Amino acid sequence: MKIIENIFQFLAKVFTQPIFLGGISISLSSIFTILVAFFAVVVGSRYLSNWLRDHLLIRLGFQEGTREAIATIFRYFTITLGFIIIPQAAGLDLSSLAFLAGGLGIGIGFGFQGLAQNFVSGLILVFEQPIRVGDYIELGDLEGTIRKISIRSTIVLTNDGISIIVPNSDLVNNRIINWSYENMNSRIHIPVRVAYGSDPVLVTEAILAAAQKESRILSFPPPQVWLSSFGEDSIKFELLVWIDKPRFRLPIQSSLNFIIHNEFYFKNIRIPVSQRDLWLRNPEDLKSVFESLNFNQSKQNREKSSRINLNKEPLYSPQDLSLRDLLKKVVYFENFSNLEILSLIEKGYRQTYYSEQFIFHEGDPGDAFHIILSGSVEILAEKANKHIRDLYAGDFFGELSLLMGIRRSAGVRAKEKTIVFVVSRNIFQNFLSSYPQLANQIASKLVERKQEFIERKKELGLSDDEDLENNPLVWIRKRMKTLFNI
Ligand SMILES: Nc1ncnc2c1ncn2[C@@H]1O[C@@H]2COP(=O)(O)O[C@H]2[C@H]1O
Repeated sequence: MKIIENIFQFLAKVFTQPIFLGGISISLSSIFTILVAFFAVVVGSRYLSNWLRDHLLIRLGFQEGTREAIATIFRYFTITLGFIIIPQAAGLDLSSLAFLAGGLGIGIGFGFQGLAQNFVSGLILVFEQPIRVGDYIELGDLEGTIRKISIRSTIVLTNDGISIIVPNSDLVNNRIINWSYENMNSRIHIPVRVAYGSDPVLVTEAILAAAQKESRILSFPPPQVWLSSFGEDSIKFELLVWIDKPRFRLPIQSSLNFIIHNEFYFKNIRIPVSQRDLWLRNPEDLKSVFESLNFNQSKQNREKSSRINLNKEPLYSPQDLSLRDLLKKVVYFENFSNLEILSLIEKGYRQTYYSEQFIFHEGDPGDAFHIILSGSVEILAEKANKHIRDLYAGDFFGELSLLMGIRRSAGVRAKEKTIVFVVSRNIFQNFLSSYPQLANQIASKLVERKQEFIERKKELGLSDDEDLENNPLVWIRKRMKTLFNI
């Protein structure tokens, strides 16, 4: 019993006995308490900052990047505070450690210069926020999404799913392209080259048709085509499209290139190969050489094979007519110049429907305006099971829901193979102000349909309005003004 008592007494003495360290006295038990307190502060601040980031700040409506930044600042702040307060609370007089800190400081200065630089850069990243968690960035040849910003380094997840750890100083000292700085929307340029002799309007149409087929590009702002320059052996175009997922920039570009290639194939637009003119100084001398090689014979063969190539039918049959030719058949656009047609083509796209296929149903939300380029459609009051009328090439439909802000007043079904030019809702306003002649035509067509509006006023959700009955043109103009400011 005595022995155990002695051991306890000895341990108590060892733990409470002050040790003198560089001018300060401290016991083992104090060191132990301080270490436990440090540990508790580190773990507690990590737990609290995670809770802040994943719960409280989400509830307060902060964005992912800001949440991450606030949580990081909170964590480092609480840890620093803990490291200052705990030793003092344990009765340690740190002023006597100043000389030690000075010495250490010099050591750190030399040994951890890079670390210190990254640490300061980390603070800059957290406070200034040139990049945030979730942003899509480009740094030299590194491209990816920011996953985590720590005080020393930042983790970037590449499109190949590889996490790259980038020292923070690289992100502060180098030029970064942040694709999602203010918003995710960005415009990408896709260069396209075609052979000299190609019709620029047809090329523009083909490129825009390709853009319409890629669902990941935004319909507004609409895609644009620039004729950027006349190159050595090609005319250079650029397709400009807006996307909202910069991460998919390259796959979208690749998909567009595929579709453009396909469109060119259908429309017999040639992508050029490099061409060189060869000047022979002594053609006469060479003639005999070529003759001896049976040049004429092989020339004939070549011409034959090139004829075959040129006349080769594409795998799929091309569309009957170009969009330009179809639009020029529409009364409002028949006197348009090539340039005007080009800007018209930029505002919409061609869509083909087959016999009996519904273009939309009564009650659908109104999302686009349609002009019939070829074929015919029937307008159906589906709920009343009534055939209203047939419309033909040059006619338009789908204006009512856009102008009135109501759902589709009737269903529209193709009666045969029908090609329509579609102008989406958000471009319709710009479309009407660009083509006042068409806007007038729409207004007068609406007047023709006046009786039907009055009859179906309730069904269409229109309020009682004297103008509608007495002066429909005034009413429609007013309506266009309120909805579209035209
Ligand atoms: N009486 C009608 N005559 C011709 N077209 C009509 C008539 N009623 C509705 N439409 C068209 O059918 C379309 C159905 O969709 P919207 O209501 O957008 O626009 C409508 C008009 O373009």
